[in-house]
Amino acid sequence: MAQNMPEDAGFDRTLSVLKEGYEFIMNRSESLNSDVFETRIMGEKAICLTGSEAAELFYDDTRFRRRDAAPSRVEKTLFGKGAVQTLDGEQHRNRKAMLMSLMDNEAMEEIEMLVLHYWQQYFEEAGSLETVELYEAAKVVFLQVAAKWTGVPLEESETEERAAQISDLFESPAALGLQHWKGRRARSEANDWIEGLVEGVRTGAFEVDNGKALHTFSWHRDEKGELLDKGIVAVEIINLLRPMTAVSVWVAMIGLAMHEFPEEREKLTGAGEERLEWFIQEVRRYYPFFPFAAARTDVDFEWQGYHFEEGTLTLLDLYGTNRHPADWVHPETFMPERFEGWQQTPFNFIPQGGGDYDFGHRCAGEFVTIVMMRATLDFLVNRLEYDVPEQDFSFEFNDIPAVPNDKIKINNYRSK
Ligand code: HEM
Repeated sequence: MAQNMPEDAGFDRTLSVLKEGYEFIMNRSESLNSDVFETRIMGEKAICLTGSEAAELFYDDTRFRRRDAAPSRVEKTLFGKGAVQTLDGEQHRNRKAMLMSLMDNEAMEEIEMLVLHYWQQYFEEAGSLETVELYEAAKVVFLQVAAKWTGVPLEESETEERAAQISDLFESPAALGLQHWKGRRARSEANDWIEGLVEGVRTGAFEVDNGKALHTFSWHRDEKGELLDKGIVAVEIINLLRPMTAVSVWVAMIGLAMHEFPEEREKLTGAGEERLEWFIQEVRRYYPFFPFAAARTDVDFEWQGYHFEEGTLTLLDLYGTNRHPADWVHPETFMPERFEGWQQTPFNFIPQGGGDYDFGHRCAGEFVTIVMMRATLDFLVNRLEYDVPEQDFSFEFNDIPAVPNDKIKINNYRSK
C-alpha cells in the first residue's frame, strides 16, 4: 500500500508561487520536512520535488515527459512553440543532437574570445564619465557575442533594440499583464526576424559559413529525414540568442557577490582560471535564476512509498536543490572554495537542470554559460578598474529572474 504523500493542504497555491517565488518549494519542503509533497497550482494537482535524490527521479524519462508540462504563457514567450524543451523521445534526441553538435572546445574558445572582445569594445565606446549598469551592458555585449557565434547578422545600430527585444523574452514569462504582453510581442518579432534569415539561407539570398548555427539548423534534418519548419529553426536559433543574452542576469549577480563578499573578491586579483571558476560556480549555486523545471508523469508508479499518478504536473526545485543540506555543507554561506576537489554528480548541482545533456533536458548551454561568466569575471577583475557608487543592491525573491534593483552600477572606469 502506498503511503499518503505529504500535502500542502488548502487552496490553489498559484498566488503563493507568485509571492514566494524561488522559495516556494523550499519553504514547504522545510515545514513538511519532506523532499516531496503535493499541492495545487494553476487549478491542478502538482507534485513538488527537491534534492538530488528527487532530481534523479525527475530526470528518469521512462517516468516523466515534457509534453503538456510547460505553462502556455512560458511557451509563448520564453521557449517558443515547438522548442526542444517541450519534446520527448526520438524527436527530442534528434533536436538535442543538433544543438549539442555546436558545443565543442573550439566553440568555447571562440566564445571566450568574443566575450573579451565585446566587453573591451563596450567600455572603449562608453564615455568614462558615464555610469554603466552592468546588467544592461551585459545584455548588449552578450547579444553581440551570440549573434557573431551563431552567424546572425547584427548591425551596430540595431544592437540595443534587439537586445531589449530578446531580453523581453526572459524577463516576461512569470510576469502578468503588460510585461507578459511585451514578451509575446517580442517573441513574434524575434521569430519573424530569424525566419527571414532562414529563408535567405535556404534560397541562397543570404550566405552564412557552414560551421555557424544558422547554417547547421537551416539544413538540419529531423528524425523523419525532413528539413525543419523555418519557424522551428527560428525558435531554436533564439534558444541560443536568448539564454546567451540572459547570462547578463548572472553578471549582475557576479557584481553583487563581489560587493557582498569583498574578502572573496580580494582572492581573485591575479588568480588563475581555477579560482575564477570556483567563484562563478558559487554564484550559480548561491543566487537564484531559474526557479523550477516542469514535467508530467508519463506512467503510474511508486517512489519511496508514494504513488505518482500518470499525467500529474511535477516541479523540480532547482534553487532549493543547490542549497539542500544533504548535499551542501553550510548551504547559506557564500564559499567559492567549496568547489575545490568537489564531487559532482548529474543531480547535485542543477542551476541549469540535471541529468544528461544528450539524452535528457539538461541545459545545452551550461558550458557556454560557464565560459561567458568566467571570461566576464576575468575582464572585471584583471582588465578593468572602476568605482562602485552607492546604490540599492537588494533584489526580490519573487522577481523572476531576480536582478539587484539598481542593476549593479559602476563608474569612473579605466582599463588596467
Ligand atoms: C543564462 C543562464 C542559463 C540558465 C539559468 C539556464 C537554465 C536552463 C534550464 C533550467 C533548463 C531546463 C532544464 C530542464 O528542463 O530540465 C535549460 C535548458 C536549455 N538551455 Fe539553458 N540556461 C542558461 C543558459 C543557456 C545558454 C547560454 C544556452 C545556449 C547557448 C542555453 C540553451 C538551453 C537549451 C537549448 C535548453 C533546452 C534543453 C532541452 O530541453 O533538452 N541555456 N536551461
